[in-house]
Amino acid sequence: MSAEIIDGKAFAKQLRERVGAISADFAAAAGRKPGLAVVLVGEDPASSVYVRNKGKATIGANMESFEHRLPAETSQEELLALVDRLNADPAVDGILVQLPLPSHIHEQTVLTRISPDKDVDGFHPVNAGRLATGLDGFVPCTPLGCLMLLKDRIGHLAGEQAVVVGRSNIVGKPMAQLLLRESCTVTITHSRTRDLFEHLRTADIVVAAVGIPRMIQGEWLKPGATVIDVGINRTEAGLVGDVDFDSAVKVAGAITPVPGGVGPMTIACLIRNTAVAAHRNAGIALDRDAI
Ligand SMILES: Nc1nc(=O)c2c([nH]1)NC[C@@H]1CN(c3ccc(C(=O)N[C@@H](CCC(=O)O)C(=O)O)cc3)C=[N+]21
Repeated sequence: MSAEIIDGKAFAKQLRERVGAISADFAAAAGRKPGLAVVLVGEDPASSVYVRNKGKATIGANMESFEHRLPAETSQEELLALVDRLNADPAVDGILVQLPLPSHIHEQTVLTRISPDKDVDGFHPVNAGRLATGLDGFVPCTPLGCLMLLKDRIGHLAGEQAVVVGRSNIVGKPMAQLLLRESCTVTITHSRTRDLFEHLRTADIVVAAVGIPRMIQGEWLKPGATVIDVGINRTEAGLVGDVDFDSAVKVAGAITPVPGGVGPMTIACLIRNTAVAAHRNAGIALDRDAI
């Protein structure tokens, strides 16, 4: 038996098309396109690729893309001043400051400076708090994309046993909050968890976001489990996830590949969040369930 391969790339394309249609309607009503500003500090080659792909997806979805590439020596004050200008710019609905930032810049200070209403990454503590307390806010793009894939595959998530591997503010913690909101029974595990396989053995849903290449073995999984692999690890063997795909595909019921799984969903959710921000900022109603 072999698992169904969840086609995140195809799902993301459909989502980007829906967002593109919504953006076109927005432009007709508001007299301007939704705008996303992406800020990149320094020259990290992997980051440059993401920023370019985000720019392409933005334009492809009838949105305005504002790219700010700053030198690695940019001071924290200069970066904060740019964030202030973007916060005040009415053409900018969403702001993304690409992480990681150079080590002389304090990330949390910068992320907290972004207006929560333009925080399409969902990294501002106000949006993390909204998610944790069940209020409306921006949800981080990667876990939101994972949830969309899970709902598409499983439908009703209530009562499912979900194990999240990883506890980052960007993926693990918000993923656990989203699954809890769907009434899953959620276990958060991480790189220091003892006997991880004991937790995975009963998991209907596994979300792997621990950043360790091919850590999760197929033999640890419950037969038929749905496995979402968030890992993007560049190794000598190429791009691999946090799940050992070859062994997992024999046991899981469904699994996301790397590449072509969660990654494209992250970008699609970013432009989705930007469309939501634009409507909110312009005071135009949007049926959020439509996207
Ligand atoms: N403020 C901020 N927000 C982010 O969302 C953010 C960030 N910083 N810093 C970097 C990470 C990484 N990230 C990815 C997005 C898409 C793919 C993606 O589309 N990956 C393709 C493969 C691309 C390739 O081949 O390298 C795939 O999985 O199919 C990967 C990684 C967003 N990030």
